[in-house]
Amino acid sequence: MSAAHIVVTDVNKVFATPGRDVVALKDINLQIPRGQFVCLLGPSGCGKSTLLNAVAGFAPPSSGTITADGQLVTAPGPERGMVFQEYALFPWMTVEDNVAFGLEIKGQPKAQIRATVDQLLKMLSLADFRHRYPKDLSGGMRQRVAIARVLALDSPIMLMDEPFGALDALTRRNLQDELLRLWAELKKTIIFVTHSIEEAIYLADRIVVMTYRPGTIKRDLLVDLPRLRDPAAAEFNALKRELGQLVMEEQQRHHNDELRMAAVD
Ligand SMILES: Nc1ncnc2c1ncn2[C@@H]1O[C@H](COP(=O)(O)OP(=O)(O)OP(=O)(O)O)[C@@H](O)[C@H]1O
Repeated sequence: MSAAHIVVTDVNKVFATPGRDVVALKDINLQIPRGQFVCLLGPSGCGKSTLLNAVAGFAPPSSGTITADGQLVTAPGPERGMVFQEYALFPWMTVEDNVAFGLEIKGQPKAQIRATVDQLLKMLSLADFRHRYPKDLSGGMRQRVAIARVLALDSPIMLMDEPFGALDALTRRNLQDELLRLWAELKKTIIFVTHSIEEAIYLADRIVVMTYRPGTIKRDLLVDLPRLRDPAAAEFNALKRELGQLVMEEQQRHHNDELRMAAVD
């Protein structure tokens, strides 16, 4: 068994679409150690979500294998919690019921559920909002509930697909800091999808930059800056420039592809 927590081996994913096959992932190999915070970075369409969904077990690869905790991934599993950009909360349930939901499905005793929910609501500054419904919360609050709900299941792996993409800058920074605090405390392995270079540098131990069609790994680098990171610091900006160049090349390829497609239409 590999020592890595998540192992992606020779993964390819092809979507058959009318007129042409889209190679969303090509020859992806990744070994993610336990507790590492990895950001998948790249412009729209480079396969970040496809890779995350494959690790989540929602959409298996066309070829290749993925293991998590040493087990072959063939379907979603309790060791992999997923947080989406759209909060995916149950609108008819209160905050506390949303957080408790997964534990009730697991059949945990009521007192134990209550204790876990209380602890998580406190941890995520939601205790005063426990009886509210999602529609009565701000976007940032809703995303806190979504994170609390995944943490309730105590999955060692958290998969996050642009979770803060819809939030304003200040709320986003607050939640990034909150996530870093939780990660340091709970020692989860995190794969976090973003197209924000700054977000990736602010959060990650490691940034995997992907290419646009076919989705391959363009650069895989470790971010060796102390936390909490200062986006105004020289090292931060040097890395931002370097990654900006890489992402821009892929954005350009995306743009050229769109122009080509428009010409065909
Ligand atoms: N179900 C599907 N059918 C056909 N093509 C798909 C499907 N899902 C994704 N694709 C294509 O696969 C490629 C990768 O898509 P994916 O959503 O993984 O990219 P992404 O990097 O996550 O982009 P975004 O940030 O826009 O979500 C894109 O070119 C996309 O059009």
